[in-house]
Amino acid sequence: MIQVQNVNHTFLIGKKGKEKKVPVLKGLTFEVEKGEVVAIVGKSGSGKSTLLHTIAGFMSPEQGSIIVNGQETVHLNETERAKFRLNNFGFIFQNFQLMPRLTAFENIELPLKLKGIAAKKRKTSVQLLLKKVGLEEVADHYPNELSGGQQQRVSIARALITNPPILFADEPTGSLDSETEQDILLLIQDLNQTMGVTFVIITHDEEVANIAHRKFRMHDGELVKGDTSNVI
Ligand SMILES: Nc1ncnc2c1ncn2[C@@H]1O[C@H](COP(=O)(O)OP(=O)(O)OP(=O)(O)O)[C@@H](O)[C@H]1O
Repeated sequence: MIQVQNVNHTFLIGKKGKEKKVPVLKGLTFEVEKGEVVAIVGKSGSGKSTLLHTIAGFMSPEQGSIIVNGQETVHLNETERAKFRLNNFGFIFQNFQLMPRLTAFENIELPLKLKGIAAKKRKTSVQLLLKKVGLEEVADHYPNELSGGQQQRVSIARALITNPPILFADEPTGSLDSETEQDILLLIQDLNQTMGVTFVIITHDEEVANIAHRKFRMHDGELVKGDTSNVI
């Protein structure tokens, strides 16, 4: 489903004329299968976010190939990449990134509105997903009227409402207490098993990584060999 082949990226850091080259991704090669939960783990600064940004098409790597669903993505232009993202990827972030002036229902509905889906169809889809993530009771609440765990459920539902085959989660439980973290991890596993969504989770939290079928450990821009383990 995702094939990353020999991906390299170097950032130029510092003042113009005195820039320093900092290699951040060094010859990364790995695959993610359809229906897998994969965790990319590693210390702060190891290159996890940069890797996610390249796979998700927010930036192009200097070298290498990234094939998603059979489509080479690194040479797409900005507009093509945005369209590709819309059709293939959903995103969950540590700080939820919900629209504060929209209710839970409206936050989840928004991507469908942007896609021009009719109101009746939107309502049916949102209600189904609200039920799936256990938020029916709080559909009319605004984000500041929801707990952290509920907010993350809204953001997961919003990410899934357009049925993307791949969901990227960047430290999805980073703002949550450990009990709520467990709830969200169970939800991710359930969505993977019942809806077949492929998850790529970026985390430095081993508890989170332990729900993955395979872990890829990054160190200093490289994948540590021999450290992909089948947990489930
Ligand atoms: N836009 C950028 N310009 C220059 N350097 C960058 C840029 N983005 C990241 N870096 C550098 O690349 C390296 C890897 O950063 P990255 O954010 O990918 O690591 P990370 O593993 O995700 O860290 P964290 O867990 O703290 O988010 C760091 O040294 C960082 O300073």
